[in-house]
Amino acid sequence: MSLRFGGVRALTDVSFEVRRGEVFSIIGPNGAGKTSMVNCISGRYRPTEGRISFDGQDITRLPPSRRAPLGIGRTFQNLALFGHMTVLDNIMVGRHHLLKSGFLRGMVYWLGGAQTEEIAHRREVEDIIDFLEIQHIRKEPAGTLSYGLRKRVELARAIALKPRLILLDEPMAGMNLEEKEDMARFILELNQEWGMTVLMIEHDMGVVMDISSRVMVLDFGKKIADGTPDEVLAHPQVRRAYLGEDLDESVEAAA
Ligand SMILES: Nc1ncnc2c1ncn2[C@@H]1O[C@H](COP(=O)(O)OP(=O)(O)OP(=O)(O)O)[C@@H](O)[C@H]1O
Repeated sequence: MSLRFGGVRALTDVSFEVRRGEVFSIIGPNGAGKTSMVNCISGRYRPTEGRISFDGQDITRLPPSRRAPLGIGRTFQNLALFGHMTVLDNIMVGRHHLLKSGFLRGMVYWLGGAQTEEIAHRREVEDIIDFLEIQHIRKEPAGTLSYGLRKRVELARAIALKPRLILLDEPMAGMNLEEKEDMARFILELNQEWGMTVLMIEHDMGVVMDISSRVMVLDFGKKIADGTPDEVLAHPQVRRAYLGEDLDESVEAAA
């Protein structure tokens, strides 16, 4: 696909495929087009040219609200939580559209289906809270939490939608080493145990190379390489155009 903003070519003829069950990362320098690509996939931007399909269905023209129910979830580079609401309520917001019972039906059937549904709903939210180890902050307003914890709550809200494909925009940004290790572990578990396909943008090369099945490299809106972490690391254009000497240092530092 290609994406232009007036005279700015954010993406030019980029073609790639994310396979079911993999952790696929997009890397590249600032302004390379990574977030634009994720915005095209989530439906926030519409490509100027090209096509996006998900699970065999052409979704290029679908609005974001119709992509989420298909199973595409996302987190944002800049956090998008409701700061005054508790952690629990922020996660419940994520689940809301999954509830089948509307308000009136809920009133009528409160002692029947809706209540059973609500109980199952709460149980699933509790599973997510346990999984992300945020039990101790469930009643705290999200706005009072550390940055690392807010990132974790945002992930909780995104997975509460039960996506089959989750788009993570810089999930480790602004985190300390311990928080990054925790986040990497959560992403791997989401992928391996919860069966979610992950598409991630991340600047931390150590983490990217460690947990990705495949990596695509963008530079000035064009794809310059894709492949396994080893293939990408060995690619001369990647080394030259993007990573330079820092590559060895950051990968060694992460090892
Ligand atoms: N809404 C927009 N309007 C105009 N130009 C935009 C818009 N969004 C992105 N761009 C431009 O498109 C290009 C790619 O930006 P994008 O944010 O996708 O890069 P990125 O690789 O995600 O960068 P970073 O690592 O800094 O987040 C940049 O030149 C950017 O200025």
